Amino acid sequence: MTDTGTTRSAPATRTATRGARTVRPSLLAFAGLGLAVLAEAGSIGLLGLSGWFISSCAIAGGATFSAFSYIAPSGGVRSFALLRIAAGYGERLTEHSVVLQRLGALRLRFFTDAASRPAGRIRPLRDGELLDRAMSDTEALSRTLITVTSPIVVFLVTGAAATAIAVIASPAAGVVLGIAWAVSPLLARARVSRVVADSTVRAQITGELVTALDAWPELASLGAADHLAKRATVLLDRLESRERRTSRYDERRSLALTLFSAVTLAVIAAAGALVDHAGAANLTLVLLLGIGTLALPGRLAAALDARADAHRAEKRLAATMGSEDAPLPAIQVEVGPEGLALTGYRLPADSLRSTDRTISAALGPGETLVVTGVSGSGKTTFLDALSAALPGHGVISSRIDDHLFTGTIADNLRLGRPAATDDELASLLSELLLDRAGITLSTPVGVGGRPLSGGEQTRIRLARALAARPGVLLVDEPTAGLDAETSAVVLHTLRHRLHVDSILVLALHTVTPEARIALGWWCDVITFD
Ligand SMILES: Nc1ncnc2c1ncn2[C@@H]1O[C@H](COP(=O)(O)OP(=O)(O)OP(=O)(O)O)[C@@H](O)[C@H]1O
Repeated sequence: MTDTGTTRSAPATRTATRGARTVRPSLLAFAGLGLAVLAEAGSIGLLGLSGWFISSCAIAGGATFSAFSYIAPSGGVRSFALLRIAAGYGERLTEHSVVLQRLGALRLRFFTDAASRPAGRIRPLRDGELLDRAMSDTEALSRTLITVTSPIVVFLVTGAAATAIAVIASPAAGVVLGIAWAVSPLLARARVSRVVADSTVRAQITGELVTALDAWPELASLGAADHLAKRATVLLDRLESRERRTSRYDERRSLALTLFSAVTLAVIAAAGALVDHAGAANLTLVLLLGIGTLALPGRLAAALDARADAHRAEKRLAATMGSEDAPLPAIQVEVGPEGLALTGYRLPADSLRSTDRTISAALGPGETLVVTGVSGSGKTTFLDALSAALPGHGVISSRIDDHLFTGTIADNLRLGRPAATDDELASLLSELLLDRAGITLSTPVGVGGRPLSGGEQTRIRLARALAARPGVLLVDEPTAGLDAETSAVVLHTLRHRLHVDSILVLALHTVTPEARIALGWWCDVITFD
């Protein structure tokens, strides 16, 4: 083998061998592209010319629709050609518009359902992978009219009509066709459950492979790359054997359907000739109807596969939509002119607490509450419970969440308050020391907040919450990942940019003296552990 490239280390990536000669991959690629363009040009030419021919014949022959006869069938051919073109076009228009509407409705329902839940309690909205899956499931479900219902209805109606015509033309042959048509779904159905089971396992293996790829850099840094590579190889082997099985199922199914059709057509011919003594014209008609009808089970099988997929998508979507976290602990909230009274919040006995504790707090206008404690002591859950309970009391509260969107910093901040002025937003950036990092209102934000650092993203989310001027602001670990100086400035800004009557509730791992100074010494502190 000749290495025609410049780097000797990876010739296989640059050359491909065909027989004794070595062909440059770039040349092969060019040849492939050229052939693809020619093939497409051929199909377009064929489609354009034949479509034009058939349509013009069909339109020109419109006047002879009624002149159909077996002897001079051109009127019928034209009618069917015109019917096929017009109905096919109309079918695509109507079915696709139904699918689009259904997709819109399903996605709207999904997001409306999510919006009606307590903030942050629907998992798919916090988990990109689940959201992606939910979106593709809604798409699969919205398409069932095209992938499932339409082929099934076509199978039933055209199969029944063709059988009826066949019975009129040649009763015994027609009955044979009818029986074959009626039992054909069994052949189509037989493989559905196996294929579905197969595709479920395939999805699991693919998921594991994706996880292995995600974990690669981390495990490589731990020296476990070889182990992971072995595991990935096993998974790839399993995937390959599944793929082979699936294609074997497909081959067997088409073979079974072809044999079934061939045998049925032979029996139809025999029944027509021997029992009905049908003439050549009728026998030909019944056989042609048989060929058309017996092509339907293949489409039915694809529809049944699609139906099984749609059922799984529906179940998964229901599970995704219902996949809330465990119910939140109860908390009694009373809101009045004298502020917020929180009572009855129970911290259960566990490894951190030898007995139950019930937390209560009274927060006057403008006061700050800090909940603190070791990891796992329940700070985040307390904020979640409070955040879920507050809206029921007409309190405008803001719970800092993880989401930044593509656009500019200003776009993200104005999600908090669309009417906020540039000056107001710019001063928030500078008070949170974001201007020092060169961040301005026009700085672009990429997907998931990239390329901003974690600390910058947190401060932008804080700025957005402050811009919204909430009556109660709930913040979980606002200083995580920030240096001591920035932490103090952030806490000070949080307290002092909030309205003087607004209540601030924070969860902090540790309450340092600097944090107390920044928040005001009089803030309430509850330790959870
Ligand atoms: N009041 C509660 N009742 C029942 N379970 C609770 C309660 N509070 C916390 N938990 C449970 O304890 C676990 C830890 O809680 P949580 O995540 O709120 O702790 P945390 O202090 O915020 O931890 P970290 O600082 O590591 O984020 C969770 O599984 C949570 O469901």
